Amino acid sequence: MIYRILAINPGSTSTKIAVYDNEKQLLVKSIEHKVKELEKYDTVQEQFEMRKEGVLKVLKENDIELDSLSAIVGRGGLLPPVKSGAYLVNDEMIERLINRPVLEHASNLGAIISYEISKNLGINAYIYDSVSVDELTDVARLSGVNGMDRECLSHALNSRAMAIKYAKDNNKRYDELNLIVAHLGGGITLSIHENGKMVDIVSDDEGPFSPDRSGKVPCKKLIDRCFSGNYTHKEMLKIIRGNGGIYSYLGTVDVREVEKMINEGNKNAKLVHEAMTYQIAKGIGELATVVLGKVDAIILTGGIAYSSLITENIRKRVEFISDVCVMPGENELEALSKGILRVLNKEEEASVYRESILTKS
Ligand SMILES: Nc1ncnc2c1ncn2[C@@H]1O[C@H](COP(=O)(O)OP(=O)(O)O)[C@@H](O)[C@H]1O
Ligand SMILES: CCCC(=O)OP(=O)(O)O
Repeated sequence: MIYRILAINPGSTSTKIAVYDNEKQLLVKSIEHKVKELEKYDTVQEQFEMRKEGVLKVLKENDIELDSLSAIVGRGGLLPPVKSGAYLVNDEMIERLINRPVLEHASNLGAIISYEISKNLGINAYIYDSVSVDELTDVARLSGVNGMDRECLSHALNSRAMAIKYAKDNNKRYDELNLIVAHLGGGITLSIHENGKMVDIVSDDEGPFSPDRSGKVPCKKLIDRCFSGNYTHKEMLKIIRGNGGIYSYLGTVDVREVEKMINEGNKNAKLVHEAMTYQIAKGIGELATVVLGKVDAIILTGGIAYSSLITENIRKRVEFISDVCVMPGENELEALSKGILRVLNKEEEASVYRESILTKS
């Protein structure tokens, strides 16, 4: 049986799509959205029509008939805590993503666009390994302030896909390994996968800074700035997410550009670059304690993992913990599609999204 699956991954500056016949990729395309174009919209939600039309146009240009699709899968957005794996998109999920997402993020449109296209075709729309996959242990959930639990928002899709791939490539099962995955992209999150469960993470506001995010910052100074009267809520959010990290020091989010500056003798660029790898290594060290140091491998993935300067700087600080495996880039479209193929082949079951039964275990 051949299933044709459309995968949709909306990101901050692009909407990536791919079409697969089972595991065979028929089409992959990144629809770029210029900053000027996106500036026309006040909210991510307002970009829905434009991004949906973009997806439909690419399908038409590539002669992919809509009624040839078996299922559609979108990158799962900023929902309340959910389980790993597939969820069927339903009205309840859409209502949450439109009106009350945990955070404004382009990925919130993944489910919304998928659902809209699927409704007219009479097929199912899914999300897979949402950003809000939460398998934290009870002890990992406390923050240090009563009533302010930690949130588990991470690059779960790529991180789990890489961990599962690492296990397969090494003839092991995912659930028999302890793996630390560092997703190194525009945002950086780290996760520890203990016997097939992502039991703890270092999120993008708890650990290393990244090209556009601040990571952990001194709380007292942050509070002072929030209440200085000089910044709105939106501006403060932008300081930690969008204009933080490398951008705040060097005015770019492109690590290749930073490395060019270093090669041209820019000492500040060298310091910032080194500080980021230092913080990533510290985060990895922190997660190793979760499994009492019994780590089978440390996986470095995401766009930044293409930089050997970055990966070697991290390696020298963490290889005392375990082997370091570099798996650059991200495979999110493939991970989405393969997940749903397993659902269609009845190897996995899709959960139904109900706010009243959202999981914490
Ligand atoms: N060959 C490379 N060397 C160094 N950095 C790279 C390379 N390729 C991509 N990057 C960096 O990876 C980051 C984007 O990573 P990516 O995983 O594509 O992130 P996202 O999907 O979050 O935008 C950017 O900072 C980019 O400069
Ligand atoms: C950490 C939540 C997911 C996220 O922020 O994704 P991007 O880095 O792709 O924006």
